[in-house]
Amino acid sequence: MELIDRHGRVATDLRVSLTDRCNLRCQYCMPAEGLDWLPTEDTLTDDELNRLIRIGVEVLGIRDVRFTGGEPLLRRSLPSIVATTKALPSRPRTAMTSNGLGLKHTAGALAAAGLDRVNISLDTTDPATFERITRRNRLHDVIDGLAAAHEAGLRPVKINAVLLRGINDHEAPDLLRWSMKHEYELRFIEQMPLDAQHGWSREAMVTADETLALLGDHFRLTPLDGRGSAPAEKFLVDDGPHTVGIIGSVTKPFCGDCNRVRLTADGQIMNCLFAREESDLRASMRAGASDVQIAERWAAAMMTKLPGHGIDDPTFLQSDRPMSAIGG
Ligand SMILES: Nc1nc2c(ncn2[C@@H]2O[C@H](COP(=O)(O)OP(=O)(O)OP(=O)(O)O)[C@@H](O)[C@H]2O)c(=O)[nH]1
Ligand SMILES: C[S@@+](CC[C@H](N)C(=O)[O-])C[C@H]1O[C@@H](n2cnc3c(N)ncnc32)[C@H](O)[C@@H]1O
Ligand code: SF4
Ligand code: SF4
Repeated sequence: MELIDRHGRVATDLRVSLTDRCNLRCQYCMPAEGLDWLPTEDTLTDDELNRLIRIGVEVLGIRDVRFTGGEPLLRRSLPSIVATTKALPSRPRTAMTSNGLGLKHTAGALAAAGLDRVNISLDTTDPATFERITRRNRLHDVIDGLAAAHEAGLRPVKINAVLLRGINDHEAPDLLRWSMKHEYELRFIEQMPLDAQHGWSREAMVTADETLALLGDHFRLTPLDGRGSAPAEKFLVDDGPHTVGIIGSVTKPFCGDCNRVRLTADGQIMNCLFAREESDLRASMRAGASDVQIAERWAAAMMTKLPGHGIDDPTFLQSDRPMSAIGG
């Protein structure tokens, strides 16, 4: 069985949300007061989560598993979940997308458990700008977490940065210089309409082209081939060896090559980041479904995957779930 959709795309990359909770409050993601977190009884247990990952990998052809959230480091059992995933016979590639808080203390254990690499979100190296964007004074923790990840061999260490007009867009060249100095691979991401407050606007979004122009005043950027199904378009900076990535989710969508599927912390399959329907594997599992029955339900959920995110359609409706509860 494979996770094929009506447009011929096959999902082999599973993004698993370990929790919807977070210890930051990035303005493009969550309101200052946080959100109503999922009730504990609705959240998958470790055994349930491990079972669904195993079905994805062993029955449905998943080859890459990315742990995300919310903030995945808030799930205490993360090293054991990573180890269970990596111990599957096909040894799927494992990665984590995290804000890096506390990674200083866990990077070694995660590498030992079989985590291959990490992507860390960091929009600025200025403490005041960091606090303005995330509403928390924790820049030093992220910087320590990045260094610990690099030291533990969770490489390449990638950085995800969202540029906000008038807040950190002018810092883009400095962030790139800082990332290259530390051997981190920086990618700039276009802001998407996924925030819980529904505050996104096209005018406020710093586009991929604008980001390229901002960087182009300071660096010589040469496009690199071989993007495949990866969201980031890569550019060689000056004469290399460093690169910078631009993830133009809105203005340069990569949906035609999409190989992703998402499992939320409460056991719902979302066939797209912008899906308006979910498929409830937790209910099937708790009702006693077999592995094959669960796999069939999961495969069926792929059939309604839309060809693209449709942000430009006049009928576009933002998902009821915010990014933090989907598994961004
Ligand atoms: N439109 C869209 N954007 C995505 C998707 N997955 C990730 N992104 C965007 O890309 C950003 C970076 O995602 P990551 O979690 O670092 O994953 P990635 O870029 O696929 O990871 P790599 O394999 O390391 O390149 C996210 O913050 C999202 O904004 C997706 O399926 N669709
Ligand atoms: C939702 S977070 C979850 C993992 C972790 N908490 C983190 O921040 O890396 C995953 C990624 O989504 C990005 N993100 C959040 N809201 C976004 C938005 N509205 N548009 C684009 N990217 C967004 C973050 O910058 C981060 O890189
Ligand atoms: S982007 Fe990540 S770190 Fe920031 S609030 Fe959302 S989940 Fe938390
Ligand atoms: S928006 Fe949906 S279809 Fe497009 S790349 Fe993301 S998950 Fe895939």
